[in-house]
Amino acid sequence: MTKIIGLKTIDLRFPTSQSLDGSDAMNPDPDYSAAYVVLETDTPGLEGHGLTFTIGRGNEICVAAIEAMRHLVVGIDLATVIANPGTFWRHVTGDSQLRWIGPDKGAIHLATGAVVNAVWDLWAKSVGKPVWRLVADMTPKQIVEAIDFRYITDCITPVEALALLTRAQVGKAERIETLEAKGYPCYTTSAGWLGYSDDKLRRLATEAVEEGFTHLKLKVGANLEDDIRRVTIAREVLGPDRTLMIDANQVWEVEQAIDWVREIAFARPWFIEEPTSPDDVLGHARIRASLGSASGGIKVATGEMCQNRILFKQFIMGGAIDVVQIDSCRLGGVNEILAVLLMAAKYKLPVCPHAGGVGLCEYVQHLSMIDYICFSGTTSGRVVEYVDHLHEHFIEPCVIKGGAYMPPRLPGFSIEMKPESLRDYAFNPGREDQSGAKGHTALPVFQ
Ligand SMILES: C[C@H](O)[C@@H](O)[C@@H](O)[C@H](O)C(=O)O
Ligand SMILES: [Mg+2]
Repeated sequence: MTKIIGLKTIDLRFPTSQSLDGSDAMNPDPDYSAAYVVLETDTPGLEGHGLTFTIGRGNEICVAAIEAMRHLVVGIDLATVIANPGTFWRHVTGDSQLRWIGPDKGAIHLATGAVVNAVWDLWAKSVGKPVWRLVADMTPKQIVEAIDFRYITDCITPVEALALLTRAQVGKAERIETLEAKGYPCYTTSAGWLGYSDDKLRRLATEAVEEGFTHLKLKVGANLEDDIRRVTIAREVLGPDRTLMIDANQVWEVEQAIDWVREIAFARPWFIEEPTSPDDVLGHARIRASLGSASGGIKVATGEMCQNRILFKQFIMGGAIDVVQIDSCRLGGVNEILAVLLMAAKYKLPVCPHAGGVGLCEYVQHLSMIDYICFSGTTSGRVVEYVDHLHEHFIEPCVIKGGAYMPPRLPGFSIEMKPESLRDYAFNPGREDQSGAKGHTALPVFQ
């Protein structure tokens, strides 16, 4: 049986800031980057690939954190992981010295996302299935065994989880058929980056509607006048019946968020995403209450920077959010994501994953399909993010048809990049477009 015998890392950087792709009110010039990991095995031709996403400077810290986890995976038999996936996750997150620089947060947890997902990629490839299908074919008991319930048993216990997942089995075969035929609905953010001109916004939004998208997300939060103009354009292009979402990327104070969103409420956004600090559970609860989210008002969404299942537990049980936005590698990989899907299913909250970046679309399509097949049982009120950047670097790029992700076919997690991309975008500080030399330009607040 297969043994993991080596770990390789690559610091990958794509110069997306040159075209302001990915720009928002907090992040004006992201260079989409990935700390990439390859797990080598003693089975010829079999490797596990994974990555964690960053926006440039600091990617090297995630690479170093992955390297620091080497002793936790090299030497392990894949059969041991497959037999005890939850125990494996506790093992990789439980090294007490490494845990000190988390726990379950920061660069070490981003690294965990890359490594754990690489192991799932390896597992799925070893059985010849895409990850979504691997999990879809698991029994409820096997799914429960993949989850580390530490710190969430006051939300849901393994016994309750087993009952929930067993109930959710009803109609599973039909759901797989529906997915194969129609895919999983998605929305686009490609038109809505903050650095794009009004003309570009109008053109890309029009194209998105023509391609069949019914949901579009727009970046807001830097300047109110600009926002009023931009949401007006977006609403015009969308017409009265399509859905608009807005995303402030954490720039506001709590009261400011409430006031600002009220000023642009005329465009009828479905939700406001990341209105304030991603750690501020009470703040989100206050915004949610003030916007009347529970009674037909604007909903509150967050999660792309929600660092672990324990913080998600606060948001979910504390009535602080309406929409759960998991991120495939901000959380500690598939195992921890399953824990969040479970809590969201118990509280009947929709999960609408964060994607875009580099590789996040490729990852999250699997996760929403797993959610639909095994947890929530529905796609109603749920859309996965889609962003049209950098897919050409992947061996199996995601496929969108009529505003939906089509199920991946190849074995693995769809995250393996082409060898030439791994070669051409490896970080070289001497290369001008990758050097990040422009640096952080904002003035310190005390000036
Ligand atoms: C810097 C990034 O592009 C973010 O703007 C992006 O992840 C965003 O928050 C999103 O929701 O897609
Ligand atoms: Mg966002």
